[in-house]
Amino acid sequence: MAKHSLDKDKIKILLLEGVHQSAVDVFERAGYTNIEYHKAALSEEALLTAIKDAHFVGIRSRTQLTEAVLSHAAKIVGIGCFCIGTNQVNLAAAEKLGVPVFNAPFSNTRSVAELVLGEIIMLLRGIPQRNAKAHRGGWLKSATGSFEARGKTLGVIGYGHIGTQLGILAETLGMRVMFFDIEDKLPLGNAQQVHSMEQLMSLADVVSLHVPETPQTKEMIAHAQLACMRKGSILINASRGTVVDIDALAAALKEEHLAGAAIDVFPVEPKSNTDEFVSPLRGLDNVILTPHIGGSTAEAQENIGIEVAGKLAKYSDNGSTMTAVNFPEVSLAVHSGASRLLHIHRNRPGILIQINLAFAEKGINIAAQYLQTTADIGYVVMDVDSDQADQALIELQAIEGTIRTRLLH
Ligand SMILES: NC(=O)c1ccc[n+]([C@@H]2O[C@H](COP(=O)([O-])OP(=O)(O)OC[C@H]3O[C@@H](n4cnc5c(N)ncnc54)[C@H](O)[C@@H]3O)[C@@H](O)[C@H]2O)c1
Ligand SMILES: O=C(O)CC[C@@H](O)C(=O)O
Repeated sequence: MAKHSLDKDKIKILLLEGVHQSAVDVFERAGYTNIEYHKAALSEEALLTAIKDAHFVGIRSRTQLTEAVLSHAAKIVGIGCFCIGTNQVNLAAAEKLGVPVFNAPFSNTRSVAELVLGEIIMLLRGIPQRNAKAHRGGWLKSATGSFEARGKTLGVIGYGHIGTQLGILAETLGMRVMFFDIEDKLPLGNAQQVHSMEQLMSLADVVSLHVPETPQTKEMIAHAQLACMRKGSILINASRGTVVDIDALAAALKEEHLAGAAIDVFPVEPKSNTDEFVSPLRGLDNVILTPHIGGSTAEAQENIGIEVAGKLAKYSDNGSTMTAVNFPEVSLAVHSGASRLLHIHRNRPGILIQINLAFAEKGINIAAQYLQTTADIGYVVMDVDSDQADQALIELQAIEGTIRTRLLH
């Protein structure tokens, strides 16, 4: 009988940033009990220590898994981002190491869309400044600068999972929805695609940003773009802090070019709830500042925990990599009555032939074989007779270009 590569209770799962208990439950139900759980992000030094012997790491948006950090993770097998964004992980470095990265692309999208909808109504009514004044003992009973959402134009930049849901919700309030996206998108409801971002910004009463962090979206909203916005309009950013030039936004608000803003994400965010939040937007009463909680609802966090932990456990148990963001995607059946081997290699011609020749020479029977590649790496999964699994693993490890191999439970 073949030896397992590692007993489940030896597989260390490091969970950071208070991911939901549902994640722990999923791992435990799947037999993974060696879980190190932290309620907050770790300091860089503590992270390097904790990650050293971890096989799986689960993070949210605060933990930076840079190439340097990953180089300390000698045993790492898979990474779970318990959120949508994966920009906090060096995906290319993880891929080169043969480590798939998973996320939860949908679970918190409704939560973000609902928050933004609420902010649209609050900002159009000038509530943040009236609320702030009342807290200071003032009384601003006036209709000046207060508007209904009905009939106003919402401009959505990034018409993906969140942008589309927001558009539908806004239409139920009677708003007119326009969007800009680098891709041609099917407009939902009565939304209209506009092919210039600046044009969209000049037409909208409210502009809401829902793009990912990429080199192209870095400070895509700066002085010039803010100048295109209508006087008295509103900007909402619940995407990533790098998308907006925050000093330019502060200036546009102070000059009263914009009537208000709601900002959930910042170029620099505090590492923990006890660190000070520093921003040029502090003290501006017409700005709703929230601490990156667009997706932080009980429903979203529970679903994210189940989804991402489920993907990591599945990869560990049977090698499936469906929806991995940096890795060849393979959906695999359960391997009963056989042992499963995973082989991750640099993508070059002839690897599969080398494997099959090596196995043929040793008389190793392959019951099933799958291959999927990206430009840089290849992922081969093979089921073999269990009494030949140890030999098969030795053969795989000897293949030139091998990044890593695993023999599954
Ligand atoms: N504040 C929060 O708590 C929170 C929660 C969830 C997601 N987010 C952020 O929101 C982002 C969007 O989430 P989503 O689920 O809608 O993502 P998505 O991938 O479904 O949609 C993103 C859309 O942006 C478009 N896009 C990409 N680059 C663009 C560009 N340069 N200009 C215009 N459009 C561009 C894409 O084509 C796509 O349609 C995430 O990447 C994440 O960073 C924040
Ligand atoms: O939970 C988080 O830390 C990040 C949430 C959000 O920005 C996401 O990318 O899903």
